[in-house]
Amino acid sequence: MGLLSILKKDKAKRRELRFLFVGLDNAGKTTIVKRIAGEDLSTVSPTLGFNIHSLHYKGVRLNIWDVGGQATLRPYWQNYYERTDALLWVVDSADIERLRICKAELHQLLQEEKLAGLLAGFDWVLSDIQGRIQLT
Ligand SMILES: Nc1nc2c(ncn2[C@@H]2O[C@H](COP(=O)(O)OP(=O)(O)OP(=O)(O)O)[C@@H](O)[C@H]2O)c(=O)[nH]1
Ligand SMILES: [Mg+2]
Repeated sequence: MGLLSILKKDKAKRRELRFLFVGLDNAGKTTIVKRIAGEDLSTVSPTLGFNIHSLHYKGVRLNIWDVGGQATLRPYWQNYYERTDALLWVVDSADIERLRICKAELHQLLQEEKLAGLLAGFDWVLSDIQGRIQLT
């Protein structure tokens, strides 16, 4: 069952859902969100604050929040947790050197009380690159 189906079942009367994309800088968050929104991918650049995309899918208005992942911006992630229905943690599977940092940041995020009971998803990107982490 897809994330949206689970959320729709859980919040049957809701017509509006808020998704939050987080993860380290350069992970591919903006690329994924722009692809979902059908936007041009040639203009992707590091996110210095946040971008919001609103789109309709199967009768639901999806508000997708894409926040910057640079180290200086990570302390601000907590400002986006409230009223979020689903959190998507994006991992660059070719960035093996920063996997430890990625794990530490994810652990810290999962301690957040504001995220208790929230649905979380993971997305591994840059899977087209050689030397990436292999998922079995
Ligand atoms: N080869 C390859 N490159 C990708 C893929 N996804 C994203 N990129 C590239 O990776 C770089 C970073 O992508 P972004 O989408 O800006 O990453 P981000 O997570 O939004 O980064 P911040 O905004 O800094 O947090 C860009 O140059 C993208 O073109 C992918 O699946 N494969
Ligand atoms: Mg970005």
